[in-house]
Order: sequence, then C-alpha cells, then structure tokens
Amino acid sequence: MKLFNRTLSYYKYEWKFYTLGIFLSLLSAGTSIYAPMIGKQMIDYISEQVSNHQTIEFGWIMQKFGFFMLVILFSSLCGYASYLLLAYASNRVSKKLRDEAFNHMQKLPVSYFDDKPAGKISARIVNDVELLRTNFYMNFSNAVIIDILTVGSIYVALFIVTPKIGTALLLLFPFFAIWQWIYVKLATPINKKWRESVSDLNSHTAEIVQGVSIVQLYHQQDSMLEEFEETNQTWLNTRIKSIRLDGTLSWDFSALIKNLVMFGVLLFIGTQFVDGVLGFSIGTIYVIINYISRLFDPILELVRMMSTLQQALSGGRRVFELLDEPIEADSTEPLNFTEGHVVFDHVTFGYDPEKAVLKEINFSADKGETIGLVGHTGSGKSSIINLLFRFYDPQKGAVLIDGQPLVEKNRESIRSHMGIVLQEPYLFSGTIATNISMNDPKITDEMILDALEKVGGKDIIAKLPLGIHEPVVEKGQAFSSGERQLIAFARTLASDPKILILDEATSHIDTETEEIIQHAMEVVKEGRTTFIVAHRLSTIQNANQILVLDNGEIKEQGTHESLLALDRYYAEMYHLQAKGAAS
Ligand SMILES: Nc1ncnc2c1ncn2[C@@H]1O[C@H](COP(=O)(O)OP(=O)(O)OP(=O)(O)O)[C@@H](O)[C@H]1O
Repeated sequence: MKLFNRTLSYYKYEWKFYTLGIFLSLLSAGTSIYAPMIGKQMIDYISEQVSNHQTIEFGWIMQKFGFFMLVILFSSLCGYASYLLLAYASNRVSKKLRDEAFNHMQKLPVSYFDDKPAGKISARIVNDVELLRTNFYMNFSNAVIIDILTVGSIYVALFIVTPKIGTALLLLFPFFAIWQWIYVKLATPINKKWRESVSDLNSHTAEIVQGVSIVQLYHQQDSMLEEFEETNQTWLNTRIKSIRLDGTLSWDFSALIKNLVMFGVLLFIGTQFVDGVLGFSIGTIYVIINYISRLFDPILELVRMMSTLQQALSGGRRVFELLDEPIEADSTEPLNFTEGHVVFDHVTFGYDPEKAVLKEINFSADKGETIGLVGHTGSGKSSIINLLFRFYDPQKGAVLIDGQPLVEKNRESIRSHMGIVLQEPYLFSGTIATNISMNDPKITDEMILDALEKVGGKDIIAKLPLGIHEPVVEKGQAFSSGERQLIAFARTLASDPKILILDEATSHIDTETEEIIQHAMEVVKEGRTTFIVAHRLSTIQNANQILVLDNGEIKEQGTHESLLALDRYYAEMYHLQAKGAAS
C-alpha cells in the first residue's frame, strides 16, 4: 500500500489537470448515462401514440432527437477533454519521475555502480518509468477512474429506472471479485516470466551489439543467433499464454456472462405482466438493455486491472529503490586550491573495508611535479587516483591537497581543478568544440582552437568540413584512438586544471602516434602536478618521482635513475620492457 500511495502521490505535481480530468470524466459518464433516458421518452411516446391511434408530432420528436444528439456530443466532448487532461497529467508525472531518477542516479556514489551493470540502472530510469506510465498512470489510475465512474453511474441509473433489477445485478460483484482473483492468480506467473524474458532479450542484444566485432571475428553468429532464438521463443510462449488467458477469461467468458445476464433480465421482464399488460414500457426495456450492454466492458477492464497494477508496481518498486539509494553526505566547504600540492599520509583503503587494496601509502607531490605510478595489474594504481578524486575515502590516514584533508571538502570543488586523460578517452555526443569546452561558456572557440593547436591536434579538424563544430556521435567512433586522445588532451588544457592525471595514456599505440601524444602530454603537464599511470616505463623516465606499487604497497620510490641504481623490482621491469621493445 505504501508503494501504491507513493506512486499515486506523484499526481500532486499535476493536481489541477488531474482534478479537472476527473470532473470532466464524471460529467461524461453522467451525461452518457442520461442519453438513453431521452431515447426512452421518444420510444414510449411513439409506442403510446401508435397504440392509442393518435398522430405522432414530428416536431416534438425532432426536438427530442436534437437534444439526444446534443447530450451525446457533450458527453463525447467531455470524455475527449478528460482523456486528454488525464493523459497529459500522467505523461508529465512520468517525466517528473524520470527526471528525478536520472538526477538522483548522477548524485550516487561511484561505489553504487561497482557491482551493477549499466544496462540494469538505465532500465530503471527508462523502462521501469515507462512501465509505470503505461500500466499505472495511464491504464490503472486513469482508466480505473473512468471505469468506476461509468459502472457507478450505470448502477445509479438502473436503480432509478428499476430498483429490482438494479439490486439483482449487485449480485454480480462477488462473482466479479472471484473472477478477478482467478485472473490475477493465473496471470501473475505468466507476466513475471514475460517480463524476465524481455529483460533477457534486452541484455542479450546489448551484449552482442557491444561485442559485434568479436562475434564476427570468431564466427560466433550462428551460436549467438541460436541463444537469441531460444530467449525469443520463451518470450513468444509467454505472450501466447497471456493471449490465451485474456481471450478465455476476459473476452469469451465476459460475452457468456453478458448474454446470460441479458437473458435472465429479459426473462424477468417477461414475467412482469399485470392484468395482461407488461409492467415495463418498451422505452424502459431499451434503457435496461442499453445499460446492461455497457456495464460489462468497464467491469472487464477493472477485472484485468489488478494484474496491470501488479506489473506497474513491480516497475515502481525498482524506480523507488533507485530513488531511495542514499546520496553520499558531502561537505559544503570548498577546497581552496592554491598550488596543487598533494600528500598521501599513511593511507590505507579497501573497497571492502575488510580487504585493504592500498596499505600505508605515503608520498608527497609538489606543484608542477610529475609522479609516475607503476606496478602490475591490480597493484593499486587506479585506486590511488580514485582517492585523489575523492570517489572513495580512505579508512585510515588522509589525502591532502594544499594542506587540506579531502574528507572535509566538497567533492565537486575537489574535482573542479583536476583533469584526466584516459587510455580510452570518453567523448560525449555533441561536437568537437563541446567535447573540449565541456559546455563551459567561458571557453571560446578561439581558446578551443588554441588548445587543439598546442597539443598538436590541429590536423584533426583540417580535414573536417565543419571544423571544431563537426558532430561527435557514438563516443567518437569515427575518430582514431590517437585523435580521441588529442581531443581529450585539448579538453584538459582548456579546463586549465591544477592537478592532472594521465591514465595509461601511451599504451597500445604506434610509435608515430606515441610521439604526438608525448608532445601533447608535455604541453599539458606544464606547471601542473601530474600523475601518470604508466605501463610503458619510457613515459615516466623524466618523472620527479616514481612509485612502484605491489599488492597495494609502495615497494620502491625514487627517480628513474635512482631506481635503476637500486637494481631491484623497477630495474627488473625496465630491463624486461627494454628487451621486449628491442626484440
Ligand atoms: N570498484 C572496485 N570494487 C572492488 N574492488 C576493486 C574495485 N576496483 C578495483 N578493485 C580491486 O582493487 C585492487 C586494486 O585495483 P586497481 O584498479 O587500483 O589496480 P591497478 O593497479 O590500477 O590495475 P590495472 O593496471 O589493471 O588498472 C584489485 O585487486 C582490484 O580487483
């Protein structure tokens, strides 16, 4: 119930449209129920005049007919306006919920994303909100209101016309309650399986799309298709089961009940003769048949609604789970950057506090210095960077920038003076210019061109018709990895950070590109405290300090020359790489 109320509570943002929609819906239901009463007057008048051998006044008939049409038109217009208003409110409410979920997701700590596939998180924001929109806000809350109002008005009208039949038809309610109970029991497992198969299809397709080149390279198309067809077949089977259930329990069964009720009511009417005269006028019989035939569709919709609601709420639960994820507490105090002096003071850290991946890390980096981080995979290089960005806080010790402990400072202010160039730079959809300026209005086109020129990336735009305004799509797949890196270097230079992180920026590229990147690196490093996470030791030979990490500990620390002279771990790695390069 809590979940239901919470989902419904979002209507408060659109209460005006919603209230007006309900009012118009009530008006539409009331007038559409009133229309057959006018029909009844016309039918009874004609049959009376005919049976009394009197003339029929066509003027009166036309007047009534005109009124009848007006009422129907008014009812339709109210129904149309109410549908629009309710649909408008529902869609706006869904947008609000989706905006909220997206905004919240962006504020979540990086650790939240560690063990969750991106597809699952985006499904909560896109698919589950869509499920809420269609199944709850559109189908459930709106349709239920219209259906309840319609059914209620029909019963009220039936009671006015003939209380006996109205009372007898109340017996249908316990029957419909049982019907609904059976429907939910049968539909729930089918719907659950169906939703799972859709989710499987989604993740399966996304996986193959991402790895399509590998699939083709290893000729895996047939086996992938086989797996896909299997999941798709499960989806089809659940759909067929669902259609059969709907067909049997909803439409066929409903038609049977409707006919039985109609038969019973007419049988009852047929017994109502008093002194050879039928106790119901033909007009009244018309009204009763009209009402009964209109009673079943909304009831049927209400019967099916429970299962729709269940599906909607399962989506709602997932959206609210995301919304309830706690945002990291953050300080309002900004970090006051002066020089970019970094200190790691006896830092111990683990993603799982019980399992330290960095142990007693101690070092200090002065303004403009370059620190090289080397070590085997998993030795803790990226974890040091994660602490520097304050994506995580250490369990012991402190990370300080310009003498201020990061744990006491606002995260955004820490990151605002840092730049990073990743091995696989991330380009956003937009243009080259927006990727360099990162939509900062203070960075002009001239500054963008200047940054590109300084890092040696002017050639990239020379061949593009729109220059720096050339669109970037699909994470910049149309650019080579070297070009993407130069754009990322230009971005970093334009943002003028105090601290710079170059994450394996020179691995996996050819010698010519390496030279270009090396030049870009030298330009961007100028005057900034720089951390280079390097696999190629050639990149950090000129570093002021090299930290050799092993299993989360600093094993060796010094300059290239001093570490070579030490002739231990670093020297061994260096000679191995030099040998590899020579062969
Ligand atoms: N988000 C995370 N959650 C849990 N454990 C993690 C996470 N990121 C890294 N680790 C673990 O922490 C340890 C250090 O990883 P880290 O990424 O810092 O190493 P690295 O030296 O940068 O490795 P590589 O050169 O392969 O990038 C590893 O054992 C790794 O499995």
